[in-house]
Amino acid sequence: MAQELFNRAENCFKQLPFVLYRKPNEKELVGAFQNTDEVFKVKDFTESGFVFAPFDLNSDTILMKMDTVLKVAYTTKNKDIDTDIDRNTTLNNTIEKPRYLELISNAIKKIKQNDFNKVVLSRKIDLEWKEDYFDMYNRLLNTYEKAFCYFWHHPKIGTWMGATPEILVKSSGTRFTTMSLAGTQKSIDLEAPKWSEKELHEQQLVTDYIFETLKDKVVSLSSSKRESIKAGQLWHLRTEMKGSFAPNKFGEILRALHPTPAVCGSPLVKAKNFILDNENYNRTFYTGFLGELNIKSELSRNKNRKNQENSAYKSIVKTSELFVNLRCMQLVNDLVFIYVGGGVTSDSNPESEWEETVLKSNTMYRVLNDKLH
Ligand SMILES: C=C(O[C@@H]1C=C(C(=O)O)C=C[C@H]1O)C(=O)O
Repeated sequence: MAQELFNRAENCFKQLPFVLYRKPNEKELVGAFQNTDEVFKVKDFTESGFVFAPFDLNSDTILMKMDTVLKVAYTTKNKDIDTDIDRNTTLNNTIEKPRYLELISNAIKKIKQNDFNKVVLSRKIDLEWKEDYFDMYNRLLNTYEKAFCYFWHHPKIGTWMGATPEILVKSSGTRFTTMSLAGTQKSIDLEAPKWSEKELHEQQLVTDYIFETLKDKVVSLSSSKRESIKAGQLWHLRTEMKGSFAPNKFGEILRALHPTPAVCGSPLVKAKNFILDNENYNRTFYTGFLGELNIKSELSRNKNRKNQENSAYKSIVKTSELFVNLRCMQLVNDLVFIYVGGGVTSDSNPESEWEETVLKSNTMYRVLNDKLH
């Protein structure tokens, strides 16, 4: 029962690390618990456990040891709650909005001077908020079936919760998939989104960058057709990419992928420097990545073979499933910090970029108690 998992996690709170998560479209809730409060750090991504990586890999990447793993069925009660909320009017944005508009304008100027092509800028929304975290997480699970819904806690690092639509990389043995996700539009009724040149260009930059970055490091790589996908109340453009890599190269692939221009920009170093110098706050784990790293699982080699139970046709492979830490919030005592951002290109308009962050913030607002609505 999910309640037992919640009770166990509640007992660990402020004492021992744990993570609760449900993968996209799955009915199973997983709880992973570490036996001590030690902080383990990832050195080269050959480690095994639940990884929690920051935006800037110069800071520590945390590894939670999955000493005890419990899996329970989770039935969604009131899926896809469609509450439409407009936070823009209720928040005190008199200081934050002009600051953000100026940040975007400065970025557009730099792009027009050819300093870089794209940069993803973001902000942190501070709220006073006190509520049982497990009630919040329950609401998150019920609201976003298609997302990776997590609740991560380490007594020495902090507490985070989120519902991310973006896979950084998923691998099984030497095969992997990744995606380029960018472009954002509000979903209105059942209407299909109409994408502008700006959004198509912004997403294409991400796809091209991933191809360019991976091409010399992988054995094969191909992409599917671009499609529109819905994440909560938002539409995004997505292209899936698949390929394979040489044994033991997973860490290299991962380091090459992160951070993609979906959360940083292109060219990478110039965009990253602009972010670090101008955003004026520390993203910490927002736009980092998280998930299962190098978990051993059994793979059936050929499903058509009659003799499936024969272990000769089964092999143990390592699988990883890592998601970009977006549509997330950090929970600190009676405060909630919601992190939101968006891609800026030469065609961006500062006011629309602000609106985009307001829309994205609704993904987490929707999960906070009704009192806020
Ligand atoms: C940066 C965020 O989202 C990323 C940026 C997007 C965009 O610029 O349109 C879309 C999806 C994500 O790759 C965020 O949600 O905070």
